[in-house]
Amino acid sequence: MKQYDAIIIGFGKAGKVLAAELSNRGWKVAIVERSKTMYGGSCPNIACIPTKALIHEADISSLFFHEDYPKQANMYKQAISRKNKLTSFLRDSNYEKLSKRPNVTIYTGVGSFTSANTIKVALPDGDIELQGKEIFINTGSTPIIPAIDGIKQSQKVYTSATMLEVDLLPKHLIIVGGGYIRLEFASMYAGFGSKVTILEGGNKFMPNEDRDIANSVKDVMKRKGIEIRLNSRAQSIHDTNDGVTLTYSDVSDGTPYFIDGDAILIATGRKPMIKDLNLSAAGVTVDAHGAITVSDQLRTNVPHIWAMGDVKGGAQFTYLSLDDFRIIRDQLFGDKKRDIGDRTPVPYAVFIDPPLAHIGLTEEEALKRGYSIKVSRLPATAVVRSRTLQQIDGMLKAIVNNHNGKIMGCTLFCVDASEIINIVAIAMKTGQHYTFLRDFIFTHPSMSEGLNELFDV
Ligand SMILES: Cc1cc2nc3c(=O)[nH]c(=O)nc-3n(C[C@H](O)[C@H](O)[C@H](O)COP(=O)(O)OP(=O)(O)OC[C@H]3O[C@@H](n4cnc5c(N)ncnc54)[C@H](O)[C@@H]3O)c2cc1C
Ligand SMILES: NC(=O)c1ccc[n+]([C@@H]2O[C@H](COP(=O)([O-])OP(=O)(O)OC[C@H]3O[C@@H](n4cnc5c(N)ncnc54)[C@H](O)[C@@H]3O)[C@@H](O)[C@H]2O)c1
Repeated sequence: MKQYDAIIIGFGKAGKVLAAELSNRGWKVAIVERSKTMYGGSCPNIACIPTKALIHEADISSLFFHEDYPKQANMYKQAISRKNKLTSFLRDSNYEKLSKRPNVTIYTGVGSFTSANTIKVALPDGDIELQGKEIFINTGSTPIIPAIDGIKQSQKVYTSATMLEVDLLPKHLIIVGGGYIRLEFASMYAGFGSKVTILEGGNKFMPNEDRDIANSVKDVMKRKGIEIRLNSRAQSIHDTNDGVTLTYSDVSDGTPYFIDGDAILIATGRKPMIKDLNLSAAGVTVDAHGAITVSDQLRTNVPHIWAMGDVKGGAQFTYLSLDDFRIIRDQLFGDKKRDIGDRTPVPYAVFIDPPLAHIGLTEEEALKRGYSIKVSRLPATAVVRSRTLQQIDGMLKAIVNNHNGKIMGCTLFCVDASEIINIVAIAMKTGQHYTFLRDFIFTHPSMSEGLNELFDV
């Protein structure tokens, strides 16, 4: 049996950076990845990067083509091909960065525990077993597929990953779900020229956002021709000669409805990917959602086995998987001060058009928690840069604590929001008074300078 200082199961964000770090420190490392199409993990292959590349392509397409399906479909086909080149490039470079290291071995096969220290890898020419002193699980997450009649039989039902492989632009895309993926794919396919209908089970659009923000997003989406149907529970799916029909019922009164489309995207969340790990052989425990239970320092209940990224539950972001790596590095080689508890506030960005980014508390959350707050709002048009970019949709919003002047939250729904939120994040993380951003010298014209006015509360 081959012996390693560390075995990493899953070539995700945390796993690949950890492999490089351990290798730099002279550890003998095995990294196990189930598929040769996934070197580098979800982000560069099926998630963040291909979607953001296509969202950019959709923005360009929407500038040039309107109501001209052949041209839009052609642009989409080319965009998918360019996306494939990009993911292939990133996959290769991710592979090479680790494969060129003499003390790192990449095994391409499904990894599973046979004991707390041994991992079986299913290779094409038979299984092998590896023994590791420390074992790191970084197997990510997988889509949750709801129980809808006919969903498994249909050839027109896609997940976010399989949808990205389709190079024929759907004329009508139906999206079932209520989270980030439905927003990004709706905005993207509408940009390419598809009609998009979103079916959501809940009765509130974007329930975690303040109503003014959610309404602003809804208005922009509606203007782009995206239809949002709330209270809609998908019941059955069946393929037709020229597409697919989805039957759904109105949650409030049970009324059935039918909708015809060319493709259905299922975006109903993702669950930790533990299916093949055989965790019981190692005695590693999971919670009620199937997430590997970890301490704040990311150790599982078995001290030499760690879990990082989506597989341990919680918010699913590449940058949190990266931060999990930092916590483990600190536990192994540092002063052991880092843990999950010290990383708030964590911003997020949803790459719709314009992007939506948020950090900290919303107005509703701050009021619910009994804070005395000042709220400031600014239409995107008030920032002159939005006019030079011809992207005047959206609004900016900030929440400031009345007692100590600290920034409690900020939501930006405007061009460049995904970049500017990081400035607010730095101000919050370093505990700045709101006047720090009110009086900061920003370049001009920029969207960041909008923070001067936004924080003039
Ligand atoms: C469509 C989409 C868009 C997204 N966009 C963003 C975004 O813009 N920004 C952002 O921050 N986050 C985004 N996310 C979330 C982000 O992709 C994930 O949070 C992140 O990739 C998780 O990384 P990870 O390190 O947990 O594992 P992953 O990167 O998922 O890697 C896990 C790896 O383990 C492998 N694996 C699984 N089981 C086994 C096994 N038994 N043996 C061997 N290998 C195994 C898998 O094949 C995979 O390569 C998006 C997600 C999706 C689906
Ligand atoms: N820009 C980004 O950072 C980005 C982009 C895309 C995805 N992601 C990550 O990927 C993860 C998965 O995204 P997602 O959108 O699939 O999940 P999500 O967890 O964000 O949202 C899933 C939604 O589907 C709804 N839902 C569940 N079952 C349903 C059903 N049967 N019918 C209708 N609606 C149903 C849920 O109420 C929820 O609103 C997210 O956790 C997110 O962190 C991040």
